[in-house]
Amino acid sequence: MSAAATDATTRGATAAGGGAVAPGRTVPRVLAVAGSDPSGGAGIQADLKSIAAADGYGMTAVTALTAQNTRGVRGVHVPPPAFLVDQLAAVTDDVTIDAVKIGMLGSRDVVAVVADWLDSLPRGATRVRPAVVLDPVMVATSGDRLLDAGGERAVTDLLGRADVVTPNLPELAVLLGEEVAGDWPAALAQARRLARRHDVLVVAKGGHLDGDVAPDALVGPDGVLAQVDAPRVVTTSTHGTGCSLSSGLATRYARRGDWETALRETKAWLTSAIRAGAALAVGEGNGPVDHLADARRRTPDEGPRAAGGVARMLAGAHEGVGGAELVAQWWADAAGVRAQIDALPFVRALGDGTLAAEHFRYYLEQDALYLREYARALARASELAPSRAEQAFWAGGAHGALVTELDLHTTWLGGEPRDVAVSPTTGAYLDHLRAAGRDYPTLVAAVLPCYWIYQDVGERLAARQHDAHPYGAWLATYGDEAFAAATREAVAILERVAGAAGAEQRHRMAAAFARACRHEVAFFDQAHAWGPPGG
Ligand SMILES: Nc1ncnc2c1ncn2[C@@H]1O[C@H](COP(=O)(O)OP(=O)(O)O)[C@@H](O)[C@H]1O
Ligand SMILES: Cc1ncc(COP(=O)(O)OP(=O)(O)O)c(N)n1
Repeated sequence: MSAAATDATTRGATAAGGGAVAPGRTVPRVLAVAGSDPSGGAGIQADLKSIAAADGYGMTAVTALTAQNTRGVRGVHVPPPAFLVDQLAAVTDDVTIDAVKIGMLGSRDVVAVVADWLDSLPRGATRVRPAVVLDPVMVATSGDRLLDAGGERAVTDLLGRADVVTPNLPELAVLLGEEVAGDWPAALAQARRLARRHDVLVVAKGGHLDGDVAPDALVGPDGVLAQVDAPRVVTTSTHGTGCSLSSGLATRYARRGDWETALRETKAWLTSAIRAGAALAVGEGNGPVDHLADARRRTPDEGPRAAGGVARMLAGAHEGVGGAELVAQWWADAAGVRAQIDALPFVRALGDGTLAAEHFRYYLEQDALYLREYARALARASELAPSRAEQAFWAGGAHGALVTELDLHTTWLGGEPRDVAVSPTTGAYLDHLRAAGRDYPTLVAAVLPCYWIYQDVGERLAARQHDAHPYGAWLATYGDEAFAAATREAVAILERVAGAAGAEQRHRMAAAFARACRHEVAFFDQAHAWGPPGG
């Protein structure tokens, strides 16, 4: 068990004092101890991409080499365990490791090396012990064995050395010596039995079940701590989902210091990566997920050539498609972003009323800075608008931001906002809006997510309001029908403009819209990322 988890309640659903990363660091250093998949969808290749997608620094100690592709495993080679000892020592001697993900181990001897190494990791105050996520890989989806029979028994010895274990349903059954769970309640009951037996947190995964929902749950010895549902994606691109989940979880935990938050964020990201997997067109069997789909969407106009190529291809494919259909597609593409926002500690705490007053103040002060400039972006849209109706609409929006919205902030802040510095997050969002102001279609696409996502997230938050809620009056404003009507009108304008745009212009609009969506996530997260420590 890591030092971070030892401090926590119920064996570490939340670590005391924030993330496991050393103070002042924001990029967790994460080591994957796992096997290699040359086709890039699972194993250490998936781990490195997943860690990168979670904004971590990835490292690997290779336990085994496989010859596999999306259709199955052709061979497994386990190098001498002594060389794994050397790899682990080389990294440990030099680098402070914030989190470890353990995946395919291959043989009993390798399991023993990893057990000894975990036992040798620092305990105590001088160097923080890394968080340990164990994905007890036994059999690939293709049915091929990735751990020998002796290793299957030995891997149980690792359970007590991990903070979190992420077995799929067949692995859960093997670890307990029981039948594979046939439904979700049975899976949860088994996860709880495993958690109890080894005093460890278990992530129960519903990937192997049927139904519209793919549920996961964080389960402790006393039962379910949090359930995280996502729509089940109808796809064959699920190669490496278990590897990707566990390394993403380790990385996000290292940053957040809270397993539930880490699981919620990882699940939201993974669902979106699974959805995007088919478009990669890799292999003819079960293809990989697209770990970096969000990053690809985020940088299509300035990113690497390949990313631009994908975006241009998508924009080309949209030629002949109507504006409403195109905008519906952009909104569907933003589903992952919206789920990410719902999962943010700030949004969850605002919803349940536990948000620290200093985090709320930080958010309001940055939002006040943002609104002044957002009003300028809307005024610019008004200036560029081709019709009187659209000119009036954007001018009205600018007025609403400056008067209605800012008055509300002044009331909550107990006076005019203080003269605080623009945070990097707010600054980046405003830079994007200013850059988009060169032409009307791009600007309309860039300003839209602020309306739409705010209204969408707000709808769910408004439903949490009750009389005794400390932020009840604030939540009530999210239910404002006038704002909902303005959002509908803004979306209708976007649809009209997208409908009239050519392929290149559509590409720029899609990029501006997707980028603004990403800025929305960061904006809702910034009080926790940059703000004062919350209570
Ligand atoms: N078709 C799917 N749609 C959405 N999520 C899925 C799908 N298949 C798997 N997942 C998710 O991927 C992760 C890995 O799940 P699972 O397939 O159960 O494990 P493994 O890859 O280890 O066999 C879990 O978060 C699970 O909910
Ligand atoms: C080298 C290697 N490690 C692990 C796996 C298993 O990957 P996982 O994500 O658990 O699931 P599938 O890819 O089997 O769906 C692997 N195949 N290769």
